[in-house]
Parts: sequence; C-alpha cells; structure tokens
Amino acid sequence: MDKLIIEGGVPLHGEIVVSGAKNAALPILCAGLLAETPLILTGVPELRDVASTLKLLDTMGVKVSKADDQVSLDASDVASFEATYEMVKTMRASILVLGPLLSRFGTARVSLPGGCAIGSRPVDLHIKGLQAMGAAMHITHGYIQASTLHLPNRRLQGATYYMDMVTVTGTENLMMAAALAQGTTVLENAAKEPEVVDLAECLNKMGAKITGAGTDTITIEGVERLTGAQHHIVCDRIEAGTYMVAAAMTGGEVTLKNARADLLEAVIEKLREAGVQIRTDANSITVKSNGQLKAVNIRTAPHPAFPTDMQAQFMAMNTMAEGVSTVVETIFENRFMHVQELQRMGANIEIQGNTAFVKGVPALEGANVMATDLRASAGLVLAGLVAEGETVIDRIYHLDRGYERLEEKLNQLGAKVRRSN
Ligand SMILES: CC(=O)N[C@H]1[C@@H](OP(=O)(O)OP(=O)(O)OC[C@H]2O[C@@H](n3ccc(=O)[nH]c3=O)[C@H](O)[C@@H]2O)O[C@H](CO)[C@@H](O)[C@@H]1O
Ligand SMILES: C=C(OP(=O)(O)O)C(=O)O
Repeated sequence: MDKLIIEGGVPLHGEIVVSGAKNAALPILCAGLLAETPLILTGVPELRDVASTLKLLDTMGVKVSKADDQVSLDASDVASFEATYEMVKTMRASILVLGPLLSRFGTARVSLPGGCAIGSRPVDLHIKGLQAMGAAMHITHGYIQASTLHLPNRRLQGATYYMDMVTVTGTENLMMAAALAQGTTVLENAAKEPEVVDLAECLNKMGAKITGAGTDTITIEGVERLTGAQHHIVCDRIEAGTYMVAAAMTGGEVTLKNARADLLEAVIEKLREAGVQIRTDANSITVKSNGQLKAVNIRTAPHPAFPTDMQAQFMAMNTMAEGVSTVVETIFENRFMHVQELQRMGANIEIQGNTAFVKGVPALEGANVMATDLRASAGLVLAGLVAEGETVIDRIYHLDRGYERLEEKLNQLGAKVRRSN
C-alpha cells in the first residue's frame, strides 16, 4: 500500500495550477447519462474517484473516451441501469446516477451507500425528493429500486420539495431528475455550493431550464430531452484552500492559478484573521505568510459558510498557531479522525462532542500516521510539511481520491515529499 514520506520544515514558494473540482466533475459526469448526444467535458481532474465514475458509466453502456483533462461521454446506447454495491462502496458519489437514470430511462437500481469514516451519511432526502416527483421507490436487499413506469408517459412529475437539511448531492440528484420531468420542480432549502451551480450551468448548456442555482430555491422547468454540450469543470476550491493553508503554515509565498477567490470567501477571511496576506485577482490567489500564525475559531456549515471539507486542514494549522481555538463540526458527526493522528505528532487537541479545543504548540514532530479519509489525510500532509523530521502517512489512497498529482504539485513548490510502497 502506498505511503507518503514528508521531510518537514521547507517553506513553500512558487506557482501551481489548481485542478478541476472533484465534487463538480463527479455529478457532471453522471449528468452525461441524461444526454442523447455526446457530452464533452474539459478540466476533468485525474483522480481515483473520476476513474471510478468513468468505470461505472462504462458498465452501463456509456461510451467513454478520455485524453488528458478531456472526457467525452456518449450515452446514446445505455443498456444497464444499475450501480452495484461493489461500485458504490468504493465511491459514495455513485448515488448521483440515481436521478439521471430514473428520469431518462424510468428505472434504476442503485446500492445504498451506507456510512463512511466521517459519519452515517444517509440519502433519505434523495429518496423522498424522488418520491415527491411520483417515483416508486423501494429499498430491498440494500438496494434502492426506483421506477416511473406507472406515471403518465413514464415521466417524473414536477413537484415542490423542501429539503429539511441542506444536502449537496441530494440537491444535485434531484436537479438532474427534475431536468427531464414533466412540469416544473421547485427545490427549497437547496444547497448553494459552487459545484451545484456548475452542474446547473452544464445542464442548461444541455438544454435544461434551471434557474436559481446558487440560491436556496432552484426552479427546474422539465424538458423532453437533453443533448450533449461542451463544458469546462469549475476549479477545485478545496484543493486551492488546501494549498493556501500549506503556504500559510510553512511560511512561504504561493500563487494559485485557476483559483477563484469568490468561491473561497470564508476560507480567505479566516486565513487573514490568522495573519496571512492574501492577494486575489479574477483567476488567481497569492498567499504570503511568515509562518507566525494566530489560532482561529472555525465552525463548519453549508456554503457560503466555512466548508467542512476544509476543517481538517484548518485544524492542522491551529495546532501550530499561537493561542487556543475551537473547531466546531456541524455537518458530519465523526469528522475528527485526524485528531488522534495529529496528537501523535505532538498536537494538543481535546474533543468534546462536535467541538475540538486546540492549543497551539511551538512545533509538531514527524511521526508515522494513518490517513482515514480524504480531508483528514490532507490535514496530515499539512502537518507533515511543518513537522520536525520525517512524517510517514499510510493509506494514502484516500488522498488519490481527491488531490490530483499531490506530491508533484507540492514538490514543484519546494516541498520534500515522496511516495513509496
Ligand atoms: C461528492 C460530493 O460533492 N461530496 C460533498 C458533499 O457530500 P454529500 O452530498 O454526501 O453531503 P450532504 O451535503 O448530503 O450532507 C450534509 C448533511 O446532510 C445529511 N443528509 C444528507 C442527505 C440526506 O439524504 N439526508 C441527510 O440527513 C448528512 O448526514 C449531513 O449531515 O457535500 C459535503 C458537505 O459539504 C462534502 O463534505 C462532500 O465533499
Ligand atoms: C467527503 C468528501 O468526498 P465524498 O463525499 O466523495 O466522500 C470530500 O470531498 O471531502
């Protein structure tokens, strides 16, 4: 199993290009199922989750071709309407095929994702939303079995649906389902994440009629068919945020190209509060720090508030900052798996319920640590970059799910990172 070995203590300097967003690419690849002619995507990151999604689409009969960051999907001959347990367990975002399959083909069989390291992660709102649109939904043997065969013209029926929690993939699944429904769907208390907006923009290019994406009410006027289009995936704000924290912690100066400050307001605000200098323009962000940071309190919440996907990285930063901070996780009940590992590196952290109390220490120490989920692993990499001596991170396949060419990009900035097996 691959390990990452990091020699800490090198300030990062230079420039890197931020990749396309994993969390935009995955739903948009699934949206390819909706199109009767080829969908062409650029800016698709080279990630394990993207490879898993392409494999899943391939098993359904979608013709997939890929060259560098361009992916072309031809869903004119889909023959299977199933996402098996084997597929869904490697990547829970596979649930995103449910809405497209059901609305275009009237039938879908998708394994329930179940929980994961960060929490229970139910999909009840995806299911209830589709039921509100008239679908027959049955859960049997761990699978969601969905059908529209009893509905007029076998089409989902537009509905108004209030989601009682803000759910990103739930909003995306229902938006894709509603795109081909008969009549108008209104999604209330919808997720406002930039990746939802990117999906809506792609769907509109494919012929959908969606307004309000990026606000908490999204209106989707169903159309009879969707066609292919060309779309460039929005930049990965979480990847950008992770490198921003890396520059801040190591006391360097890093420019991120293809990064959008308007998608990172809460993160930028907190870094400035920590004493980091940040300059932005339309398409890039420059972070400069002397490595002397002040601890900052964090509370995760749906966009535009502070993202849960940046919580572990800021926790790592707080461990070496001056002062005491609280980190409150309100989205996932178990997203503190990095804490025990950071403690192994000398961090002073105490957890009470969904709050971590972090007291900055003068220095972290390199140690052997274990990656447990994607962003927890990113937090450990950041800690390793400033720790004294060598940090060895085991189980880095988690990182490969979401960070394109991580060690290459870090080394480009002067870090000393290598992979070994
Ligand atoms: C592929 C992708 O885009 N993943 C992101 C997505 O995950 P994902 O879409 O799975 O997360 P959700 O936004 O759905 O989850 C938010 C909260 O709603 C709850 N919930 C969700 C659905 C549901 O049917 N019932 C329910 O109770 C969850 O348990 C959680 O407490 O948003 C998360 C929150 O920003 C991010 O951490 C993930 O990186
Ligand atoms: C939790 C994440 O991804 P997923 O929803 O795919 O598990 C993430 O991107 O941090």
